[in-house]
Amino acid sequence: MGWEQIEISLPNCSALQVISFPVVQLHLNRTAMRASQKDFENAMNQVKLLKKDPGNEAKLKLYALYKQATEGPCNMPKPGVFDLINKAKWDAWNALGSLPKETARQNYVDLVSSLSSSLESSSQVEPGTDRKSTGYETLMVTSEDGITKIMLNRPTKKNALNVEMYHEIMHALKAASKDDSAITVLTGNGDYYSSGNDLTNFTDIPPGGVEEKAKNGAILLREFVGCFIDFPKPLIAMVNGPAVGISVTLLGLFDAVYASDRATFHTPFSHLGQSPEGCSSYTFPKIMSPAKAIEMLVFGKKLTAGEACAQGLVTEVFPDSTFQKEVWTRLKAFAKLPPNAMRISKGIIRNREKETLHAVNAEECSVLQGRWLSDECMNAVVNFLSRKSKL
Ligand SMILES: CCCCC/C=C/C(=O)SCCNC(=O)CCNC(=O)[C@H](O)C(C)(C)COP(=O)(O)OP(=O)(O)OC[C@H]1O[C@@H](n2cnc3c(N)ncnc32)[C@H](O)[C@@H]1OP(=O)(O)O
Repeated sequence: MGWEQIEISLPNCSALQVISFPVVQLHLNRTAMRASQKDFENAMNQVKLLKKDPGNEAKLKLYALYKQATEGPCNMPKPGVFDLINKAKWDAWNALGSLPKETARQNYVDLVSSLSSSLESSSQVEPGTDRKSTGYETLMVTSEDGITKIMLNRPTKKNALNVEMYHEIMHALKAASKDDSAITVLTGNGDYYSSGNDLTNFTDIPPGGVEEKAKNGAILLREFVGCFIDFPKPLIAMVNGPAVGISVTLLGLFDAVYASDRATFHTPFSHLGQSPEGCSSYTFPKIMSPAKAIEMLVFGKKLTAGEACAQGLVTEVFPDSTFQKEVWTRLKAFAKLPPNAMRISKGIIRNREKETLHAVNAEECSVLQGRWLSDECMNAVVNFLSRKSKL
């Protein structure tokens, strides 16, 4: 195994610094959803062939996934604050938590594949068309074997949804609804599925002040949730780890939810001075009974994957060690079914609820707009951002 030197520059560093990636020569099998050791080694080789620098963020992700895939969870002492390069590498690796080696290997292969296509295609991209399926900042989107996979890709922030990610998910869903895949899958990269709304979204106040901020947030949220309500093909969540806030509430709009036994489901809206969204005020009482929905959505009770399955929010739970393998095998079989039949059957089951769901969505967004201006909400956000509180 040789070593390829890839340069990385960090803010506040006067000179380019260097991170090394191990590289071997082999061939990439892109059709496998589950990366073999051979795929992994091929991907390492492909890194060497990238025509353009993928940027520091991508290189740190590659480094972290490589270390996780080969050595497991971060086992190095934390570098000092002035050792910026090694601290950045350590942070990226450590953020992967207890992500299984096999998942890290798969994510590494996916990342290299997405970098290869995006860097190769960037020279052919027409001006203004910078949101091609391969050119996302916060997602990894791949399409093969009849399955479009949308992977939330901010693992160092626990896949918190920033404004960019809301827009990119909407774009990816709209593209997936028109592509030739039979089913669409949403999952998370790293140890979390998603920690929900990025609370720093609240910090960027426009000239119109907090009222304008709240109004824009409600417009964005309504459009975002609307894309899930209207999605025409089978939409499947692969909940690979803990899920918080809007990433949980949206599950009521998915057609199947497969969860790792590491996943948890937490909607701490009252703790945050907020109120339910994602149509959960309507879907959760129907799925699990009003009392169970109130335990989650009002009292913030966190469910294990087993509990969420018993209450109907999750379709099936898998041991984390076999989660990826078992679910992808199943999804590949689903994707071979006649796509038009699946789309039509989903429509029959879902369409009569659509109008109600859009009305619920509008009401939830309007209530939340008011909540975001409340002292209860502002205090909760300030406490999180000033590191005084966490869930
Ligand atoms: C416009 C549409 C609005 C839609 C309305 C949606 C509502 C919701 O989704 S409500 C739920 C909001 N989410 C939260 O309140 C979660 C806040 N996060 C946490 O409590 C914790 O980060 C944690 C329990 C999710 C994970 O804790 P831990 O394992 O200790 O990891 P860290 O806290 O160190 O997280 C690593 C890194 O990621 C940042 N981060 C994680 N989640 C969020 C988030 N939701 N918003 C912003 N930032 C988040 C965290 O700050 C750390 O960053 P660094 O310190 O820079 O490393």
